[in-house]
Amino acid sequence: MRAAYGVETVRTAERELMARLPEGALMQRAAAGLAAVCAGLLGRVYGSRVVLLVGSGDNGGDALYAGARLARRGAGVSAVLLDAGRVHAGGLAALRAAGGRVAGDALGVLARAELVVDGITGIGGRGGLRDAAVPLARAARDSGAVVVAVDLPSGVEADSGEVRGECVRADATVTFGTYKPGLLIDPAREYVGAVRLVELGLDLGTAEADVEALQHADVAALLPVPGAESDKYRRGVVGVVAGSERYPGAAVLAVAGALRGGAGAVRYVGHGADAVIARFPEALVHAGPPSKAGRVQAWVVGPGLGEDADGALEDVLASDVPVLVDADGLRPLAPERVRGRDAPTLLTPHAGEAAALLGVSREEVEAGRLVAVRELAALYGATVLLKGSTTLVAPPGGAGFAVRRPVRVNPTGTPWLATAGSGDVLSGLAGALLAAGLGAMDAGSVAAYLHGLAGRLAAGGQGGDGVLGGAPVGAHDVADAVPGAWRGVVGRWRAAPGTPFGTA
Ligand SMILES: NC(=O)C1=CN([C@@H]2O[C@H](COP(=O)(O)OP(=O)(O)OC[C@H]3O[C@@H](n4cnc5c(N)ncnc54)[C@H](O)[C@@H]3O)[C@@H](O)[C@H]2O)[C@@H](O)CC1
Ligand SMILES: Nc1ncnc2c1ncn2[C@@H]1O[C@H](COP(=O)(O)OP(=O)(O)O)[C@@H](O)[C@H]1O
Ligand SMILES: [K+]
Repeated sequence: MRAAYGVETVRTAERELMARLPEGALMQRAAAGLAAVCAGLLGRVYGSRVVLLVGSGDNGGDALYAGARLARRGAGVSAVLLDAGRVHAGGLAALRAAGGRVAGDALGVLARAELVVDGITGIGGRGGLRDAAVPLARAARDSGAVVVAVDLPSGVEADSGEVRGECVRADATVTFGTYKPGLLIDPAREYVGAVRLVELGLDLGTAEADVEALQHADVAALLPVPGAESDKYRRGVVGVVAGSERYPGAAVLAVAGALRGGAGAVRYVGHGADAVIARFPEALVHAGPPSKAGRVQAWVVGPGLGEDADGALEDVLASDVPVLVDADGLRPLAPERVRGRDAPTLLTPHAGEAAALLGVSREEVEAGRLVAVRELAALYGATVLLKGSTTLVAPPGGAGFAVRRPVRVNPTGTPWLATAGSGDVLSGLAGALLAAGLGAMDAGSVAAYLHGLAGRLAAGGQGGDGVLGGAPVGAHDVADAVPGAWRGVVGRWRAAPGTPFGTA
């Protein structure tokens, strides 16, 4: 699990560590790590042209000490000081002693730079860049130089991933001690580039992370694997209430997600039965209502239901099993109805649906995704999965949930997933995991992880985010790629107990 901590937690841990170390030791650790990454990116340090953008705080200090290390290795290092009257004195002295200099013509040196170190603001920055810094950030971007952000790209909000104005766009970010939420969540994540963590030795042992991201090993440990005693009921039966005469395809895609997500059986209820059976003869179809369809271990309700979602929604919410509500099921959803349930509820809105539920604009949700998902989880007392780039999953909040548990951010995915119906596949997938017995947080975040990987696999290409060289996909391609994503996560073929070596 990759954990990210908010600014207050980081500052407390830094203070505790600094009290035990000689003065300045922590900044030297940070600067050494930063210089090493810069040297790696430059390839040849000797003779290279490096420009430091130096703000008035310790972030600028890191940049200056790292610049001094590069200057000692023969780089030509120029520092652009945002405020010559307020600069880290020790850092500036170290740079000068190593042969670095303060630039007179900021835009001139930036135009010739091979590498720019962004030390304008780190965790002390508030709001977008101030006016004086804006032309420098633009010049850095336009120079064609590699831009390395110190701790965070200056101008992003460390705690939330918001970008409230102009901001440095980095090719790489060297962050210190721990990840910060803003490095993992859009829109800020777009500005971060590749992230390298330099360990400082912070003790975050008892602190609660603000945000966490699953990794392959976490997902592999959570994926349900059938054993010798498994039967279709123990693996989990998912009920899917989706599709309508107008949108039968949503039914097919949600059922596809559920089957690929490992459901032992899928009970489908709705107007898309013919389409479902034509594509998936293994599905069990019922005319409804859902409560008469037979026992299920979890319900998925909403994709493509159209206008007449209310009756089926109420029927499903009255059940005593986990319920995932998506799409058209979200529209008529009253917070009290969800808060009154004993079994878990997982809501999966996209930004537009989340905005409608919160009574704000879509833009507001997209600009402040972390705040929005926490607010929804508090309003409904439910687990909420907010779709989009960097999908977030928040644990239930509000009254009765005193402990603030971390929000999960999905690290997989690709913008190629922004295609009609891919959310329906996600619903089915998460529903299957709920039916298999995963809690709502795990079901939502594991489903988002597999769905994102499946999107990348389906799109192909070489880019880490599946965009570079990838190609458009349809939602059914994403569903078909889920087994490949699953195998990729589990990593290796697991022999059934008692299987002789050499047989498969
Ligand atoms: N505290 C520690 O022990 C360590 C801190 N380190 C570095 O110190 C940084 C934090 O340093 P500070 O607390 O001094 O804060 P910063 O250096 O991040 O920023 C504070 C300064 O930036 C200015 N500023 C704030 N918002 C701005 C904006 N929107 N546009 C332009 N300027 C703005 C403020 O006037 C202030 O002078 C970390 O991000 C990290 O880089 C590292 O050296 C590791 C150790
Ligand atoms: N820019 C993006 N980057 C990554 N994933 C995205 C992006 N936009 C949308 N997605 C993903 O694509 C899926 C779209 O779901 P949704 O909006 O519900 O569409 P639909 O209702 O057509 O199925 C979600 O899983 C979402 O996280
Ligand atoms: K910075």
